[in-house]
Amino acid sequence: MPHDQHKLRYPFAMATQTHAKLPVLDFSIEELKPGSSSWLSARNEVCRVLEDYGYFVAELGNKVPLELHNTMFGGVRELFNFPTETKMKVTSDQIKPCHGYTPTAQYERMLIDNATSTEKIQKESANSYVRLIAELDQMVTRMIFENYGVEKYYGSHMEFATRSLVLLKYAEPQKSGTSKGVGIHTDKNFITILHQNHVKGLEIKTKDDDWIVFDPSPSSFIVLAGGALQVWSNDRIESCVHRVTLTESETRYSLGLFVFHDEILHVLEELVDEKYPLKYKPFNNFEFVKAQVQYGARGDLTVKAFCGV
Ligand SMILES: O=C(O)CCC(=O)C(=O)O
Ligand SMILES: [Fe+2]
Repeated sequence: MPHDQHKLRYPFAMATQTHAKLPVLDFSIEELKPGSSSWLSARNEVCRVLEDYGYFVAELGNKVPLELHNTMFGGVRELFNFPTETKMKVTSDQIKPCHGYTPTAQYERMLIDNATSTEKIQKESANSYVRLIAELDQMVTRMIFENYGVEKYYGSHMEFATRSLVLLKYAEPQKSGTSKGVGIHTDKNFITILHQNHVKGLEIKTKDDDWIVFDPSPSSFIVLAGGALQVWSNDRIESCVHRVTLTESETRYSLGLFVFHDEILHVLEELVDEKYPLKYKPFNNFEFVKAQVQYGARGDLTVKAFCGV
């Protein structure tokens, strides 16, 4: 790989008009190991873009073999082709609200605790796929902890990270009768990592109130900050506002990981100072999800409204 491709690309030089506005960080390099010089510059960049934008595109390059991408998206297509009664067997549990199969008029959604229960996706592919995204989550989270000088808490924090695989199918608007997919919201978890097929739809709200369309590619993942990360960082990083709008005449599939924090989060005293006085009471991630469900059609429940001091 030529040397210039080893650098973090920001903004992505080859990007299209819409994509040019999305910060793209290069996670494809093999030497991106804790302590290396590429790690240290990536670490700064990750936190800078998360603070400035609340999201970024992670380019994984050859770390996502096209075959793995195709197996996953092919498997997801087959999974959604099962009869509704079968899909309904993927159930939600009381502790982790919104998990299981939850179809709406606009889309079908499955949130699965354990990726191996997706019978139709080859088990091995699903495992290596989830491992790949989980590694990206670990890298990004470790970089965040190191950047704010609280790496001593990284290990114990990760013990309580729970990752759910999300699978989404949006029918083409001509069939469903609507171009509206998931409405405007922020994610309630710590970090979301999404990967999608070639059909556009994900729109990210910028701090200037513009909407940018994510232009997908098989090797690019989008990393979004959720409400739990906003609380953890005491507002240094704000959760990313996004929605899905369908404009293409094809079925859209989106996959990814929602990383939740399964323990009460307290803002670390190291992250409270004059510039960032304590902003949040202790936070329970799954209670926040439940509160959003109860809030329902009133819109997006913010962490400020849920547990702001
Ligand atoms: O379909 C997508 O890519 C995004 C879905 C989403 O934002 C969500 O499920 O929270
Ligand atoms: Fe979302």
